[in-house]
Amino acid sequence: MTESVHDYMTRLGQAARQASRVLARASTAQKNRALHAAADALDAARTELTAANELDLAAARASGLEPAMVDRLALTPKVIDSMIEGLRQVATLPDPIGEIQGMRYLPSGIQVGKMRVPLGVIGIIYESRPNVTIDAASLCLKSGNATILRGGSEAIHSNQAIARCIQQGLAEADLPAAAVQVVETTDRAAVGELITMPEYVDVIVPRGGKGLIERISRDAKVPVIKHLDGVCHVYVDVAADLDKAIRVCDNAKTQRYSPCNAMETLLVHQAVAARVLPPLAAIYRDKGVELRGDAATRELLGGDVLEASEDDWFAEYNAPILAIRIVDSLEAAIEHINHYGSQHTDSIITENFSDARRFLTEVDSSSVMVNASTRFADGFEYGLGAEIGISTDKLHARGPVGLEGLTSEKYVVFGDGHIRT
Ligand SMILES: NC(=O)C1=CN([C@@H]2O[C@H](COP(=O)(O)OP(=O)(O)OC[C@H]3O[C@@H](n4cnc5c(N)ncnc54)[C@H](OP(=O)(O)O)[C@@H]3O)[C@@H](O)[C@H]2O)C=CC1
Ligand SMILES: N[C@@H](CCC(=O)OP(=O)(O)O)C(=O)O
Repeated sequence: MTESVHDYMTRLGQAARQASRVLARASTAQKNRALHAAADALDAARTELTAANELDLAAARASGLEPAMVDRLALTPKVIDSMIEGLRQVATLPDPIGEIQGMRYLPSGIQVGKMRVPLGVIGIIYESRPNVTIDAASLCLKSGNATILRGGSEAIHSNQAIARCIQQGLAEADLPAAAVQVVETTDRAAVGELITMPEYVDVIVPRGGKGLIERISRDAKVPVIKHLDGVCHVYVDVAADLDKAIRVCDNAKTQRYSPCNAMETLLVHQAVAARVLPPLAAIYRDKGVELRGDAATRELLGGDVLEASEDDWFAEYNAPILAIRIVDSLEAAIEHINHYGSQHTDSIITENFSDARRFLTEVDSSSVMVNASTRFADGFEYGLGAEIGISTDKLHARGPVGLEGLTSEKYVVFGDGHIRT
């Protein structure tokens, strides 16, 4: 790159701002055409996508990236299929833009309602998982937003190959190329620029861990919707159905280890611990999950359970490791979650209505669940069609963010020469 990172990002920002105006007035049919054409382009570019991904995978393995992270990086035929399907699926979702709701006559004679509109330009910073490039691009496009995508540096070649397919889709629908731009440098200075251009960028969506969020919170001059880490809990209550507890706790930990909605800490009421923990531990041991527990858990489960430190209660492992704590009450479980958790997703297993209600009311997380696996915290599973990620912020959007979370509303007023008196 010959120009400075500052000049490069300014150029991207200016182009995105201009493209956002075209996208905001693009028809639903035009946006859907772009999505289907991008899906066709991905289908036709499988060899090129795999070759680009091989470059990323080889570099990742050579640098000693953890297997779970390499797994996330891989563009297998199945992942490519799901990206194609994802694009086509977003095309089938209702277009939220332009919908006017609540239109009513007021005593003055004017009509007032609210129209759904795009946010404008959205900057997204996310992990080295190339399929997120498609999720983010498709949702932003359908919601009429221009987007600047800064994926993880390990995925740079894959993301650029995907970007070329998106560009083909945009061109076929006669939409501007700058509607979706993938940052072509891995220099983190580009992130610094992206988050300090309020004249060109309306919102930043950071998906990542603590280091990223610390930087964004410190430096951003653009509004942020944080998609933070998931220190998710399942609490097995005194009134739990133990079959349900075992099913849910197994799924929440082992269905997939890396997602932010996987359980990291299991809390168990002391009255049921002796009945639920041994069969659960057998399942975890069988699947190779490392267990770390408090003293009571270690006494109950035996020697291979490592001693959990204070850091373990705060940990997001994204790996086959589970922290376990035995608590003496529902209050203690709620207190633990609110203290050590990350306000992402937490679940209680109970047949007691009052305990469930207290848990839902008092646990301060973006999703609170009863008798369900934390792995359900997902836009698709919640019926949003797809998701950009899971917001751990409280303002604008909380929990899985779909199309509507990428929009805003403005008042529309109809008069017929009305004047205020
Ligand atoms: N809530 C949600 O929806 C989701 C949350 N996550 C969370 O993401 C984390 C896992 O992903 P991981 O890849 O480790 O996340 P990281 O935070 O390490 O990286 C995510 C992105 O942020 C960039 N980044 C990280 N630190 C900085 C910094 N200081 N300055 C500028 N850019 C930075 C990375 O760039 P670079 O490549 O240069 O390192 C990458 O593009 C987990 O905590 C997981 O829970 C993941 C997915 C969804
Ligand atoms: N909501 C998504 C998880 C999103 C997520 O955490 O992604 P990642 O951490 O990159 O695996 C799902 O349930 O599959």
